[in-house]
Amino acid sequence: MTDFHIGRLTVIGVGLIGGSLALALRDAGVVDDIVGAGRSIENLETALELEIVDRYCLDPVEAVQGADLVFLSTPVQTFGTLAGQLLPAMKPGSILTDGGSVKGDVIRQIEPLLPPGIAFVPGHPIAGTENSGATAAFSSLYRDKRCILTPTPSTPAAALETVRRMWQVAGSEVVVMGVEKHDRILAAISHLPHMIAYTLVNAVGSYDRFEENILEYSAGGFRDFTRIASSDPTMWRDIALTNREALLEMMERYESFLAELKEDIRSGEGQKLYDFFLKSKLLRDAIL
Ligand SMILES: NC(=O)C1=CN([C@@H]2O[C@H](COP(=O)(O)OP(=O)(O)OC[C@H]3O[C@@H](n4cnc5c(N)ncnc54)[C@H](O)[C@@H]3O)[C@@H](O)[C@H]2O)C=CC1
Ligand SMILES: O=C(O)C(=O)Cc1ccc(O)cc1
Repeated sequence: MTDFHIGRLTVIGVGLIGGSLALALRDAGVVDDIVGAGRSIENLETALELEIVDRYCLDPVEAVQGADLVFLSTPVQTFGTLAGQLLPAMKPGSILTDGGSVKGDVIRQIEPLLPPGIAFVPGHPIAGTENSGATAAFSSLYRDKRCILTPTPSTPAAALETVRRMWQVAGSEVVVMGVEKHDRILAAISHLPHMIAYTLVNAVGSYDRFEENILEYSAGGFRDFTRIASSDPTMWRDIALTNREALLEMMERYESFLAELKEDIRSGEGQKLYDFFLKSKLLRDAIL
């Protein structure tokens, strides 16, 4: 049993992230009423059929009426426009929170728009898959995962506590950290790998020396490594552009490692190659 309870939850963007939160909270029995909003009627109809939401509205302003907590889970570049519409319609004392993959830019989009009496708690569940839309949502997505909250000086302590409890009820360990640290860590461990996966698939997929699609020959290694290249292009365009500075810095770091690797291969530095591969193996084995 938990003392945590939400009257009405509104989810803006009922896809993998918003839909999975709705399902997790519904399964935990801590929410009375879930309203969905978005721009695709087809997706919202699916969300209704899958009992992710109790009802939906196409108009986000209508969707937030009477909500105690509003969760934004659309691609991050839409947040400013949506918040500009939603915030004036939210009820006093309610909370806006989000699941966007970038935090600095999102805070810069939303905080200047906050009316008095509405709290904003920036958040990011470190959980996901390469699939999108309501059909991709599942209630256990957040179980035994982490969720990072990046409060700012204007985040009320009580609202931070409510959102912390919400993610705990969904099964996650909540970590609170500064915005800058969040964006740099995520650039390294999530945004860079996605850029590398997209680059690898395009580099190999456009190789046309032979008159056939050589990707058809790919086996486990290529497929494991590039699973995330099947992720939603709109979402990743928005992440790349809104975490640009930290991402470019990590891409440069990666380029310098790749350049050194090329040089060691070119000059036949077997011991250096071995040491490099071994160091990588030990680092990766240690996270499993
Ligand atoms: N996919 C993942 O693994 C993770 C994604 N995130 C973040 O969560 C957010 C949502 O991602 P997903 O759930 O994967 O995406 P999704 O594509 O599954 O769901 C997003 C939903 O938002 C709707 N939408 C798009 N633009 C809209 C607009 N302007 N107005 C209203 N609705 C709109 C779409 O119709 C869709 O149903 C993104 O900000 C992403 O950065 C965070 C952690 C993991
Ligand atoms: O599919 C995967 O393995 C992911 O990396 C999912 C993911 C995507 C974006 C995030 O901000 C957090 C997690």
